[in-house]
Amino acid sequence: MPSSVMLTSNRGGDHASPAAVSAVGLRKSYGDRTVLDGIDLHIPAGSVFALLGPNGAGKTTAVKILSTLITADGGQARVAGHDLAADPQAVRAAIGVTGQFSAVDGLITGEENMLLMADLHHLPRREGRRVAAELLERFDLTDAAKKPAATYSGGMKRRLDIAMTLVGGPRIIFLDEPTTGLDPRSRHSMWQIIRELVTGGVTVFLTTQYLEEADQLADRIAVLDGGRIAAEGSAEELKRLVPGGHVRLRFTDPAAHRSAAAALREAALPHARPRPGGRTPADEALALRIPSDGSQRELRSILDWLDAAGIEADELTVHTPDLDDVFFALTGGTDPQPGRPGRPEEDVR
Ligand SMILES: Nc1ncnc2c1ncn2[C@@H]1O[C@H](COP(=O)(O)OP(=O)(O)OP(=O)(O)O)[C@@H](O)[C@H]1O
Repeated sequence: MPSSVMLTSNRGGDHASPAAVSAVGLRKSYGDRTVLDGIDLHIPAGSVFALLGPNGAGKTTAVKILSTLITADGGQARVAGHDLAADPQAVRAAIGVTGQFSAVDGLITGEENMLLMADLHHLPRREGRRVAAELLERFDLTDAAKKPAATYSGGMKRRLDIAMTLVGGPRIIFLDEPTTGLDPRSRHSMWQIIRELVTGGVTVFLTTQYLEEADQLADRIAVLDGGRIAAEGSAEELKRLVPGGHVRLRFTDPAAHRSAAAALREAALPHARPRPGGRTPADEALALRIPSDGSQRELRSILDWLDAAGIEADELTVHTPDLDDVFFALTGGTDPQPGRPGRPEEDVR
């Protein structure tokens, strides 16, 4: 695997289209710890870009630099057509930021939070009320508008946070781990909100540890590791970078499983083993896997071989590599944090 891989994509990866965010050689250190060691980015307007990386990889640092909250030690960046160093005010006027450093004030109501934001953007009073009501409605917060934000659920707070960000009509939105800690229903509703933002022409820069989130939403994904971008491309392109495709055979009869495993060993084909640190569910104990690229030709030859060896599995499924495989391969096998898994219901291999 090359140390850095840049792939091109037809979807959202065209360098000829105007860039919402572009950066060359961004660097940032804290003391002698280099957090960003020369990051290049090109994010076309109207696309969703996901910055993926393990804990402490520098995702939030990148967002803070690009949203002018902190300055880089080196490199250049343009956001919404404005130079970050020369014109940070213009950058601030064009962007919205939500995430780990939420702007929601829990002591006041959702509506008051929105009106405060409208004041900050110098909207006339009537216009501010109109925009606040419209956004509260759009984010399904009208019923809770008069309640203190501290009483909101995690999903409601995130929705309010995004609604507040939209008061100023930003063209680019930075979402730092937008769904961390949300239950599956709230996560899906946040994904829908993000998709609608993009349909409305907004560019979304999101950081996430959820591989499925990047897979679902992003036109392009960059994997940050060791201060550098280890690979960049569409989800499909990244998946093609790593081995992991296989045909999985599952048996219900332990004797059939044993004889199939013996036949596979004789044929020098590796059989199923749990991923390091992984579980082995009951049905996995009677499963075998055969490396395969999933092509018709390979499948035919595997089926021919199974017939010839007299192996009859109860179930045969074809697996292509997923973003988990990419993440593990590119980030030095760093396990996602417990409780923040990529795809918890996925097949454990
Ligand atoms: N103000 C600071 N002073 C010193 N070190 C810092 C500061 N901010 C961040 N760091 C360090 O920089 C590294 C990157 O932090 P950052 O928050 O950007 O990572 P991250 O990829 O967003 O991680 P996470 O997924 O855990 O939020 C970490 O080692 C962190 O401890």
